Amino acid sequence: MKNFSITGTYTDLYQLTMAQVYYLTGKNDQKAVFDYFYRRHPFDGGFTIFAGLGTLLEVLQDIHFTQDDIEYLKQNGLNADFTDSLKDFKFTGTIHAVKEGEVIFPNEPVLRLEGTIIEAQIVETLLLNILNFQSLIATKAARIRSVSGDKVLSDFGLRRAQGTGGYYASRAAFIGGFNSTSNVKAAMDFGIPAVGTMAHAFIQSYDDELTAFRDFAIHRPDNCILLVDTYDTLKSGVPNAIKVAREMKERGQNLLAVRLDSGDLSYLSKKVRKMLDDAGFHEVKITASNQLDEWVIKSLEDQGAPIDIFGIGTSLVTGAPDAALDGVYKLSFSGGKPRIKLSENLKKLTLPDMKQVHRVMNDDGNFFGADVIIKADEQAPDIMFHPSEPDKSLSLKGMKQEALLHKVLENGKLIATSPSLLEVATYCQKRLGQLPDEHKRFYNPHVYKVGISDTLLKERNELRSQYKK
Ligand SMILES: Nc1ncnc2c1ncn2[C@@H]1O[C@H](COP(=O)(O)OP(=O)(O)OP(=O)(O)O)[C@@H](O)[C@H]1O
Ligand SMILES: O=P(O)(O)OC[C@H]1O[C@H](OP(=O)(O)OP(=O)(O)O)[C@H](O)[C@@H]1O
Ligand SMILES: O=C(O)c1cccnc1
Repeated sequence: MKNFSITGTYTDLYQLTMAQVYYLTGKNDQKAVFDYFYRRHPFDGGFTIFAGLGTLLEVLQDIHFTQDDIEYLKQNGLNADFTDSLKDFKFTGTIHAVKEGEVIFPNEPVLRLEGTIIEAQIVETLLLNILNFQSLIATKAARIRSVSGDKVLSDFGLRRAQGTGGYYASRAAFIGGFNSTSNVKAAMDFGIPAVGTMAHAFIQSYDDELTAFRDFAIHRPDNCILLVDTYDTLKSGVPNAIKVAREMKERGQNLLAVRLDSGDLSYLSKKVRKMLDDAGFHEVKITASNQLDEWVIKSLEDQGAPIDIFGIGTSLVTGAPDAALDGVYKLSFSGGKPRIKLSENLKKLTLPDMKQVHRVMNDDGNFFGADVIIKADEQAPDIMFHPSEPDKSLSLKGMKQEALLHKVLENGKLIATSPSLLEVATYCQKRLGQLPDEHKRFYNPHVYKVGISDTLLKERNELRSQYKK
């Protein structure tokens, strides 16, 4: 088995068989435009976080077919002239996207890719794979952050992630508001603070808990966190941790925290806080883990549990209980013409042509609660229409509108340095702060309106009638 890396074969076969036909029928240079959007918020929530753009742009700048890829495709029946042409394959397209970390809503194009039909088709799968997954996890992370105030959130998920997806889950979790990760490779590659406590195995491997704590404290005096629930949290774990904290103090060191990993985390954290405070260790923090998610953390916060640091694994990195974000990539323009995909279901009718998205803003700088999809060359409209119930409209007269799609890649090249992951994460929290609370609640969040301009509505309806004939 070779070390896994993304090359041109990181795609679905049908992209290549379609590309082969474009190639053999002389459509090499035909231009196409695709939109990336999704249809439903994950977790029955009221918002989604756009994540993965930085990863996507890096991959697109490097995408190529190796000699092995080309041989494999040839041996599997693809045309030799076409596969040979892939030797020179590079992504040369142009991308407009919302900023990474942006708060986004269903059915609005949050990325527009312009390129040759061949390259646009070949990169579809990897684009969806990257954006859907990271956006799902960043959204989960943002939900967890939203109930955690300014408490420390650490990603502990790699061991439970769907394979190597855990690597990108850690990146996305940081975007959504996590502070750190136990995943060393992600920490190293993405510049996320790496953190860690200790496992039960470490304590079990000793004949007694106290010696295990002592050895750990001697060799890891900075950031020392002791796991206190292996035998008996209140009778053994915490008293031993306090002994070690005293010994550390004598050496001029500080125990950073204890970790609870089972039992009633509210009851135990209150007892532990009192024991630490009574011993004079007000600064020693309490970490908690064990199948945490936004619901459990919200409940622990409501119970007033004095937990300072939450370690979250499975539910974060798998996006539980939702397995995937339903993001799609739809053709909107090709061969010099706007294109449409019809559907019996008006909601699934695609929007043709090159588009832009405007966010309507309140004077106080917060989101008004509506985005309008317009044609790329259109001015800010005065009115928007419901895309599938066109008798519903909303006046936008005199309201501030902010264009969300910005050019990030031109002819395959970055047009500016990408923001750092910290800048993306900061942007995400800023935008969530501008989103009114009613869209952030977990139960029946208020629906954010996404409308279309009159011009776009007319173009879509004309095209629809044409194709229906
Ligand atoms: N006070 C609390 N309020 C709400 N949820 C809690 C509270 N304390 C713990 N939980 C959550 O309840 C679940 C407890 O799971 P479980 O019954 O497996 O407990 P456990 O302590 O891990 O059991 P075990 O002793 O088998 O390890 C976890 O998801 C945990 O995060
Ligand atoms: O949110 P979660 O999915 O619960 O992820 C974190 C869990 O992973 C570890 O358990 P594990 O039993 O794997 O190892 P341990 O022996 O260190 O507890 C850790 O102790 C947490 O309980
Ligand atoms: O550092 C920890 O405590 C840790 C890391 C990964 C999973 N569970 C716990």
